[in-house]
Amino acid sequence: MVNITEKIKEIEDEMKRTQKYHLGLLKGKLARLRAQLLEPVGGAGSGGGAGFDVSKSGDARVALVGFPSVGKSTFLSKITKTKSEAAAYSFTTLTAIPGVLEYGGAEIQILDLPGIIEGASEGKGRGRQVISAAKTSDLILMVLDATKKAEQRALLEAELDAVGIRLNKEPPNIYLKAKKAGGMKITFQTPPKYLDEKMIYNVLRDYKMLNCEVLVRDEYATIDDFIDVIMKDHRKYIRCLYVYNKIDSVSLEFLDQLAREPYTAVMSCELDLGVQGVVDRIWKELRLMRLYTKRKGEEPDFSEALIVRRDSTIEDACDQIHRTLKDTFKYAMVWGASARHVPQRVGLGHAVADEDVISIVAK
Ligand SMILES: Nc1nc2c(ncn2[C@@H]2O[C@H](COP(=O)(O)OP(=O)(O)OP(=O)(O)O)[C@@H](O)[C@H]2O)c(=O)[nH]1
Ligand SMILES: [K+]
Ligand SMILES: [Mg+2]
Repeated sequence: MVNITEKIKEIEDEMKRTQKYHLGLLKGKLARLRAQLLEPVGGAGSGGGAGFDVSKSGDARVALVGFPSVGKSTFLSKITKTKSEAAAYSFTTLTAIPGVLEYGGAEIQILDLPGIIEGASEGKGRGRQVISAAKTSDLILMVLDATKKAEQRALLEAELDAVGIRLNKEPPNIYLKAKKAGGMKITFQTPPKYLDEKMIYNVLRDYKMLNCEVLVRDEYATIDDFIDVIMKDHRKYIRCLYVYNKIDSVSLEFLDQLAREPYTAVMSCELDLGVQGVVDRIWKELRLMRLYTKRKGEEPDFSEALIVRRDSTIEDACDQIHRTLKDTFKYAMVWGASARHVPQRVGLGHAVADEDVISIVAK
């Protein structure tokens, strides 16, 4: 383990004094070593890649990631029925503590995690375990202390980036296919701004991918994007909401500035300011919808929601209820934001909206 860490350090040092083509190559090597570092290794004290032993439950999982004492546990205790110990000293939380956030009939698992520090991705503290847990989540809630320096955010992002977590990013629009023969075929759909054939060629050769087809569809793609495509089995694209806590202790001007940053929310758990707003944002960022079902002649059941992904249709809702339901489907009645008039009679292709009430009529 030490060896890989040393190799990573060597490459990072070399990168600081290197030119474009060679830089791409070094980045490729670095990505490979970092993936090795995360491979589970047997034996005591190795750290490995395993997370905490908490099974997933509910409709989605949100991981609270942040430096020590930013207020992660305080937040969990506020929004769920679970009490997670909070205190003024670092590393109060030593393991993963799950809680359930009930949100209009949806159940969201919130995972309170130990604080992480710089070097977490290389195994400092419980960093590796925390990051593994974060990797299993549908949304990372990065909890930040509004009274601390702005660098805290970039430091945490770098730790997550080093283990292949990409925040608020789509997978690069680059096609790569390994072939048995025929050499390398590299094509650009539009003239690239940050890439050229030689850079890609160098990295592919280093990965011993001598026969393959590459099509770069995005003119802004970088060599980092290309490496992400090669390493796609080790990459995870996760949405992230940055939440600045302790706003009770900063100036209004600064607060205003923080609140304007993208993917950002602000709160004070202590004064109970903005907490509900953060909960609403969590729901929004998860990109899910709640549908309530109604039987003919009865009131809809709002205590339990059917959870579907954003952009779902009546067909997706049927599949969620029962896999053979659509075979007997005749039509559906819809009340809510997606209905042109209430109720509207619709077919399987109708796009539903959050909080719609639906009634399925079978043949
Ligand atoms: N001023 C202020 N203090 C807060 C706020 N929220 C939490 N705290 C305090 O911050 C300290 C740390 O809170 P915790 O909830 O233990 O923080 P944590 O992020 O879970 O910490 P670790 O588990 O050690 O990583 C406690 O003393 C809290 O009372 C807030 O909104 N404002
Ligand atoms: K603490
Ligand atoms: Mg804690």
